[in-house]
Amino acid sequence: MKFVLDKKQERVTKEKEKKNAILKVRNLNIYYGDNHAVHDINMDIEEKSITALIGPSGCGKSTFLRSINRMNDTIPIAKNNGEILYEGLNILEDDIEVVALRKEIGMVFQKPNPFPMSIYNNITHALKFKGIRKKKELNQIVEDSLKKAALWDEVKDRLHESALSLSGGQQQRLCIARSLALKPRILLLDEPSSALDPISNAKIEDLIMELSSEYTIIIVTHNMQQASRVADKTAFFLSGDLMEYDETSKIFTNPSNPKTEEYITGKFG
Ligand SMILES: Nc1ncnc2c1ncn2[C@@H]1O[C@H](COP(=O)(O)OP(=O)(O)OP(=O)(O)O)[C@@H](O)[C@H]1O
Repeated sequence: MKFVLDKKQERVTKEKEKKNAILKVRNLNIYYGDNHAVHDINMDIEEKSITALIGPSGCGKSTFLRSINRMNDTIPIAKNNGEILYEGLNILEDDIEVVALRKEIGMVFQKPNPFPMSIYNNITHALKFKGIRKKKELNQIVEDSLKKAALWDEVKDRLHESALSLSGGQQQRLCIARSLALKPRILLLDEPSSALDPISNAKIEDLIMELSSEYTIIIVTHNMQQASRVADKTAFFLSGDLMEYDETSKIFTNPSNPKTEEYITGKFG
């Protein structure tokens, strides 16, 4: 079975520039009460790369993704042990400042969730809490973030209209712009385009590839064509285990684990 690995060629140059591991996951276990949802994960995530997390429903992809910016803290029964080293610092430690962490490690969810306010205010909302109040500076950040999220041209003349007047795909790019305004280093994307039409999906994929020159991106996706098109590395999860983690081309053309092969060829899912 073959997936079209288009756009891979353009990425070869970038591959050569690959940096160090920005995240090192060590013996990570996550539990919801008695349910041991994620089992002893060990993996390194390279800086400025795209990592796809794939696997059947309920295998722990989102649980793992959410642990990277401590979103599981909001679930009282969720507990974990092990380490997620972000540039050497274990972000699972109790004394980590979670709000600051989430600025550096931003997250975008499956369903676009813009605030019910103007496009402009969606971007500036969190910046005001950071003490950025000068109009000129805010304007510049709004423009830069929307440009990076490939949305500026579509909204520059309607910045003060409600974000809810945007299409689903535009709303999702606005949510990405909102994260970018906080100058994150890592973006966690939980099925960011699965609720969108094919054209919006393609725009989000192009955007993800564009952003990976500057940001580290980890994306959960059920869409294997999407993983094969965008990701440098792919991690296959099954029942809470990390079964295989390798270069995306290897995972999709010559996986080492027979279970990976069965999954990507649609024998189960
Ligand atoms: N908030 C929660 N409370 C309790 N259990 C949860 C919670 N979220 C997930 N789980 C459990 O953790 C396990 C892993 O779920 P998770 O959502 O991480 O899988 P997933 O691979 O992301 O699935 P999907 O592809 O369907 O989103 C499942 O057994 C699930 O029931």
